[in-house]
Amino acid sequence: MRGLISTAHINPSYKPMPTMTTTVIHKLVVIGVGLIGGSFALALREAGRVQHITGIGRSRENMRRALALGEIDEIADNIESALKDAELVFLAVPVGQTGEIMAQISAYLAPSTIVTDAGSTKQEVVAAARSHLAPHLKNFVPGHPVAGAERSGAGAANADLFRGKNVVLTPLEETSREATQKVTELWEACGARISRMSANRHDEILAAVSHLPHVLAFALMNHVVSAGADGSNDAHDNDLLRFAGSGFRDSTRIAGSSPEMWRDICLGNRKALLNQIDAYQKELTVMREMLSDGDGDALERLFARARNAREHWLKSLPG
Ligand SMILES: NC(=O)c1ccc[n+]([C@@H]2O[C@H](COP(=O)([O-])OP(=O)(O)OC[C@H]3O[C@@H](n4cnc5c(N)ncnc54)[C@H](O)[C@@H]3O)[C@@H](O)[C@H]2O)c1
Ligand SMILES: O=C(O)C(=O)C[C@]1(C(=O)O)C=C[C@@H](O)C=C1
Repeated sequence: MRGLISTAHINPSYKPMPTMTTTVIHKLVVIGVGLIGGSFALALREAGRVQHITGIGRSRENMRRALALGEIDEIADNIESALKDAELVFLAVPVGQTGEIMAQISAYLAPSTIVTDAGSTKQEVVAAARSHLAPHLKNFVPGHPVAGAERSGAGAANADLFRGKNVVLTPLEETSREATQKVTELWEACGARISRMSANRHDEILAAVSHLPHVLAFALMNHVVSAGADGSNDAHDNDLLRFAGSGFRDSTRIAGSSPEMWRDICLGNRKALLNQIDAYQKELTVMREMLSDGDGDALERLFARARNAREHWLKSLPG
C-alpha cells in the first residue's frame, strides 16, 4: 500500500515487529511552520517517519528560519506544486485561518491525501472542513496536541514538545478508520498519548483547562499594569510590576502567548468559554464573600481543596 513502508528500507538497524508495518510519510506538507508545525515536523523526522517536508507559510523570514533549522526541506512556491504527491497535509495556522486555507487547498488534494490539523478548537475546524473539504472528509482527521508554549514561530519548535503529552483526535463520522489510524500512529511516533472524542466535548473540556486560564492570565497582566501608579508597561516605571516576583511570573507566563492565536481560539470557542468565565466569576464571588466576612476557616478549607486537587493532578501526570 502506498505510504505504508517498513522503516527497514530507511534505517538498516531498525527491527520492526513481525506483524507490524510502520507508517513512513513520503511527502508531508506543513501549512504554518511555527511552534506546532515545526515541532511536528522535527519530531517525525527524528522518529524516521518522514522522507520529505514541504513548508507553506506567511512570513518569508520565518520560513527561511524553518529551512535553516531543518524543520522543512523546501519552501513551497505555490499551493498547487506543494500539494503534488502530498501524502499528509498538516494545518498549523491560527484557527481563524483554517477555512480560508481549506478553500485554497481543496482543489489540489489527491483523493488519497490525508489532511489533519492542530487547531486548539475543534467544532469550528470541523465546520470549516464541512464547508470546504466536503469531497475529502473521509481523509480529514481533526486533531489537537494539548502541548505547547507561550512562544511562537519556527525558532520555538522542538522535537520533544509532544513527548508524554495528550493529543485529542475528533474524527468525523465520515473519517475513515485508516486515516485516523495513520494520524494516530504518527502522533504516537512523536511520543504523544492519543484520545478520541467528539469536537463538542473537546471544546467544552479545553474551554475549562486551557482557554479560561489564558483569558485569566491576559486579564491579570492587564489589571496589574493598569493598577500601577502611572499605568505604564515599563517594569521600571510601574510601581507594581517592579516588585512582582515568581508567583506573578508563573501566573502570567501564558499571557506571553500569541495575541492573534488567542483571539481566534476565544472567538472560535466563544460559547463554552463564556460558560467557563461565568462559572469562574461565581467562584471568585464566593471567595470574595469569605474574605469580606473575614471567614478564615472557610478560606483555608477552600485553599486546601485546591491544593489537594492540584497535588493529585500532578501525581497523575506521566513521567
Ligand atoms: N501554541 C500552542 O501552545 C499551541 C498548542 C496546541 C495547538 N496550537 C494550535 O496550533 C496552531 C498553530 O499554533 P502555533 O503555536 O504553532 O503558532 P505559531 O504562530 O508559532 O505558528 C503559526 C504559523 O502559521 C503561519 N501562518 C499564519 N497564517 C498563515 C496562512 N494563512 N498561511 C500560511 N501560514 C500562515 C504564521 O506565519 C506562523 O509561522 C494554532 O491553531 C493553535 O491554536 C497551539
Ligand atoms: O504551555 C503553554 O504555554 C500552553 O499554553 C499550551 C496550551 C495549554 O496548555 O493551554 C495552549 C494551547 C493549546 O491549544 C494547547 C496547549
